Amino acid sequence: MGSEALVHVLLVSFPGQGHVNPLLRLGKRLASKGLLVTFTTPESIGKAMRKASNIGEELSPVGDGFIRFEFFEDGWDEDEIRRQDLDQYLPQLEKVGKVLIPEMIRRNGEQGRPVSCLINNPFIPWVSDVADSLGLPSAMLWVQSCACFTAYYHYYHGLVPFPSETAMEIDVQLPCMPLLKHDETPSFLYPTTPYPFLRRAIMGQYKNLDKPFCILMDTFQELEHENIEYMSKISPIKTVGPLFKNPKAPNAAVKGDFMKADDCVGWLDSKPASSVVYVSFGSVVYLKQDQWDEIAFGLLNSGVNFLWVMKPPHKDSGYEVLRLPEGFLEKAGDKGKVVQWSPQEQVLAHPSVACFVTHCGWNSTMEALTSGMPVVAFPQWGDQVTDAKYLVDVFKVGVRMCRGEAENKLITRDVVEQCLREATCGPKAEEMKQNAMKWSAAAEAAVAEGGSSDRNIQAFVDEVKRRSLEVLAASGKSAANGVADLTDKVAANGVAELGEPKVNGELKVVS
Ligand SMILES: O=c1c(-c2ccc(O)cc2)coc2cc(O[C@@H]3O[C@H](CO)[C@@H](O)[C@H](O)[C@H]3O)cc(O)c12
Ligand SMILES: O=c1ccn([C@@H]2O[C@H](COP(=O)(O)OP(=O)(O)O)[C@@H](O)[C@H]2O)c(=O)[nH]1
Repeated sequence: MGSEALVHVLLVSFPGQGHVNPLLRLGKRLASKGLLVTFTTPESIGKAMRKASNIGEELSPVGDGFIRFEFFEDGWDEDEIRRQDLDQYLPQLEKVGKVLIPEMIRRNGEQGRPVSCLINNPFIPWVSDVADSLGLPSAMLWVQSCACFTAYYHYYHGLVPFPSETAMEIDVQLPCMPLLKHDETPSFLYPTTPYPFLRRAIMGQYKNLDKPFCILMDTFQELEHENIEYMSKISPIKTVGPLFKNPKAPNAAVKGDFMKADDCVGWLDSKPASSVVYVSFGSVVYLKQDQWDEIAFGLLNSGVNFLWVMKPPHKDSGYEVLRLPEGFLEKAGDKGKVVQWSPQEQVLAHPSVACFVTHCGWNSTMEALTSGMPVVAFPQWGDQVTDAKYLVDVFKVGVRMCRGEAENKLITRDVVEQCLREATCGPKAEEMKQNAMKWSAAAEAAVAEGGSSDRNIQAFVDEVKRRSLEVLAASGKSAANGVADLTDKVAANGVAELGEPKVNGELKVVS
């Protein structure tokens, strides 16, 4: 079947690694079920993605469908430092996106690929407004846990008290959740958070929550059972995780890394089974130099093999460039490897890796659980502190190394060493490994044909197909005319055109 005949969905992503990864994985899953998927995010990130990965102008086959990329200019110069300030960058993205996304949709229609549905991730909730204005359905991919979704929901609607200026240290009881200590609630909600712009970004999504017809989640039924059941009664949520597994197209090469991963697998191959500690704090967390030094000495003193990701900070981020202690690499010798970026999925799946020291970002959390990998939890902020609580106390696959940035406490080398020992040898380590293997099996079953996440994604694909017929029927015309009709609606809704549309080159199928 040619790609023209397929139902076409447009995925619009916020330009962060922890957002692109799950949305792109969703795209591959939808494509594997027979949809044509176009993935878009700002060109500043498109450039990085093209450089780091093998994505280009081509249409890539994935399972029964295809995925392709188109990027849009955010309207700022390449080296504009305001991109680092979300309070400025998010309104800019909204301003240009509300013009360029409808143009992209129109252009695709003209090229024989009318778009039937838009899907976004949080921080760019205006995508649903664009869909509404064009008479198209939209869905949202929530990229954190269902527990955090519940917490933000109750905060937004003022349903339970959260820590406030007058009562900073209160515990929070949310339905179907363990009691959260004040510092286990998503930290963007603390009155003292240094990232109030991230609270505003998330609240912006909640303000628009009634627009998407479906809220997809990168979690699975068996993992957050009660929570999912509770929130399903309130919101149209569908669990489709773990998204990084795609049994129908396990080898789809399309990846969205912003940085080329260093080769780690050869080094891991040379190490004995379950002997390596993998240390990574994701794409946005940066630690301070004194904390970095303590981790370095903790790793050395514990005598474990380690693979440590030390990503360079963005040049405009204002973060100091971290250094390793004098003579560190020499002392570590062949026991240690330090890289700038790792192929994390492969690392977590490698038999030499014993445990994962993680900042507990939700993607890392899902990847660890699905890979059967015990963790040492080193959360800093946002949902990470809640994820850490779940990893340690609910999923029982983790040892806690710290409580979060708000505690402002230096975790000493002795604590690091002790946690590493606990997670790599002895009865606690064994118990955690067994639990992790149990979650891994449950995750595999959820995405296998007929599993809970597979059924949900199939139902979603069927719904998108059904709605695509409705969109066409509403326009009462053929697909191409339907798109012309949509263009009229854009004009009627007062969305201005920004210059000449950039026409993509001919698409060719590669296999
Ligand atoms: O990329 C960003 C930016 C950003 C700033 C400037 C700019 O020009 C572009 C982007 C800001 O906050 C973030 C926050 C994030 O939290 C992470 O978000 C994940 C998904 O919500 C969670 O799972 C993780 O736990 C959490 O650490 C992840 C990110 O990727 C970002
Ligand atoms: O060296 C690294 C570090 C991270 N990641 C990936 O980057 C994403 C980070 O997302 P997460 O939610 O864990 O954290 P964030 O970066 O958003 O804080 C995950 O998919 C990781 O697999 C990676 O591929 N290599």
